[in-house]
Amino acid sequence: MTEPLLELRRVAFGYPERLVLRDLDLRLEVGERLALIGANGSGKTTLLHLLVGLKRPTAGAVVAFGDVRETEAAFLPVRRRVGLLFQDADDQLFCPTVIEDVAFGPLNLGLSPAQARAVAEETLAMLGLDGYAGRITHRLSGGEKRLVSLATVLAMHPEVLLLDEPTSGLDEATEQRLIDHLADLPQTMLFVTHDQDLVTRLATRILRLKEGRLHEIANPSRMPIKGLHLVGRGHPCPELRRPVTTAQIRDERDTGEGAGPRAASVASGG
Ligand SMILES: Nc1ncnc2c1ncn2[C@@H]1O[C@H](COP(=O)(O)OP(=O)(O)OP(=O)(O)O)[C@@H](O)[C@H]1O
Repeated sequence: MTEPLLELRRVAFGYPERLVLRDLDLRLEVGERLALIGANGSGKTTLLHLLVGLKRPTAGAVVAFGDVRETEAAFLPVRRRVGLLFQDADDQLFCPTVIEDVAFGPLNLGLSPAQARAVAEETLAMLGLDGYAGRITHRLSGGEKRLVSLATVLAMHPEVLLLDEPTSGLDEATEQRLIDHLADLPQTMLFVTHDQDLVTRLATRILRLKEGRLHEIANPSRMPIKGLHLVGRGHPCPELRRPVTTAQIRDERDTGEGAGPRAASVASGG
């Protein structure tokens, strides 16, 4: 087995009011696209923050690129190699204009202003955001902020992507384009999501965070997963696609059971 890029070893983490993660192990291997799912408040965002040192475990160890990391200084090189898309775009974007936000990372990596601008423009174009360079960041819509936030991460060309709900707030067409784009990226990634379509199309492995621990979800048939939203086109949902016959509806009405008003309106074309 190769050495994982990022690893949590028997990690525990608690806020003053509650223990969120307990005795948790995680290995993110090269080339994986790991989906992290779980109920609201189960600790997914907390786990991502531990991986880049924005929070420190109360027990256990965070290992990045082969080294145990404990101090702020030890995490600095990690943050150059690992891009984190925050759940809240307002945590990611802080410059007056889009181009300044997207060029900020490349500038920090030592590129000249002209080079950083070129990388930023290229990244915006890649995400279908041509013409956004001069836009005022805080006036963008929620979905636009999501995409610009992703541009700020991708412009740094990190080796690993940690994406906290990358498709939240996007319309269906934009969501599908984004998934297509993520599928083409070469980076190892760990993404937190409630989006079934994102998981189905992208994940090479699925972990559910529940009661502070990770549970591997085997999903060889790529069927809908409990707790995820069915959004987007092309999700595998045979139950919804199965035609409902008039006889079936009549039987169900007679017995008072069955598919309910929605199925009836589908069958009648209403
Ligand atoms: N700074 C904080 N202080 C106290 N409690 C916090 C803090 N941040 C998060 N929590 C709590 O820790 C728990 C885990 O939060 P976290 O944001 O990691 O969950 P999540 O799985 O990402 O949730 P969601 O799916 O809703 O985004 C929640 O109960 C949350 O209220």
